[in-house]
Amino acid sequence: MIWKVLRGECCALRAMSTYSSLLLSRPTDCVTHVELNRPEKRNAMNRAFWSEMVSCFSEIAEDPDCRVVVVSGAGKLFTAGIDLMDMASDVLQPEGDDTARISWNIRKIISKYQDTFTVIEKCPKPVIVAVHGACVGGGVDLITACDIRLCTQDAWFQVKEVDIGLAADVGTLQRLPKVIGSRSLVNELALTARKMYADEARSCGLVSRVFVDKEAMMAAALEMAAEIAARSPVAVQGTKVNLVYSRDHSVQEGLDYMAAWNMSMLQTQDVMKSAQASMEKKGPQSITFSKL
Ligand SMILES: CCC/C=C/C=C/C(=O)SCCNC(=O)CCNC(=O)[C@H](O)C(C)(C)COP(=O)(O)OP(=O)(O)OC[C@H]1O[C@@H](n2cnc3c(N)ncnc32)[C@H](O)[C@@H]1OP(=O)(O)O
Repeated sequence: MIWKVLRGECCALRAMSTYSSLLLSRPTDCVTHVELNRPEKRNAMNRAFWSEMVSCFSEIAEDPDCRVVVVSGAGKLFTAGIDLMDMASDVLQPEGDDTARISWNIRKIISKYQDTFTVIEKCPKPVIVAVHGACVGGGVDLITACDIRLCTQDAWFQVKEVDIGLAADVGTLQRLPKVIGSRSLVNELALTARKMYADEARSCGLVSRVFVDKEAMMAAALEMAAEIAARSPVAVQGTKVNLVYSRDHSVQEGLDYMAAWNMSMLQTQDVMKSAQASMEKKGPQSITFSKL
């Protein structure tokens, strides 16, 4: 444990890992901030990024001091997508001495890249993503794996992959249709690679709130994270896991999974603590929940 003074408060912090493409911090108690941190390259997703995201979110999933995650981008914009300079060294030069072996290795690379964003969805802690400026290509794959999306008025989103000669293969085509109600709009965005600006992103449901600038957005993201972090981690993490499960299953399958989940989780002391606080008209902030 190390001690650090943040925003005038003294919080106990576990030492956080160091990454070259990401910057981790703990802005408030139980909230981890993950910042895409190659601003001079517009946070383009280089080889380090693709593997560091997996290590970072695996670490967060296991960290009992983290209950909520906020993801944002450093510098001028959120992300320019895959690092086009770095891509050739990995994606475009697979090993293998015949078609089958080359194909096999490409498949492994694509699966590995898919894991980079699937870890966000598999992490039981809710992930709030805050987008400013551009969110291009891999950026859309990333944000569709997050739980809550916010953006600034100057934000724009682009499913850019067709422009660089490929079908998006790390999540956008699978998750975006589940985020946006209109299949026609998803198809239009993915097939034309046109930019979608903040107001349209709000009206189609890609983001839930739009802010005047990055400062206002980050303040709101951290406030929202603190609201969630104050609540029972058993309830919050169970909610995320079941929302993700239900998205991909029938209503009955979701209900069955929920019943199996809560047959153990309902036995938590958090229910009694929360119910008592509610009866006494106290907010969740007044309750001390055990770490999970
Ligand atoms: C199995 C693979 C799965 C993954 C697939 C993912 C696919 C995708 O992500 S497709 C999308 C690829 N991205 C792009 O096509 C965007 C390219 N960049 C831009 O259009 C602009 O940079 C942008 C509009 C985002 C920002 O413009 P701005 O004027 O603010 O900055 P620039 O002067 O253009 O760039 C500043 C430096 O950043 C470098 N850079 C920007 N984007 C990338 C990138 N995608 N890859 C690598 N490097 C990037 C740019 O070269 C500049 O560097 P320097 O010249 O050294 O200053």
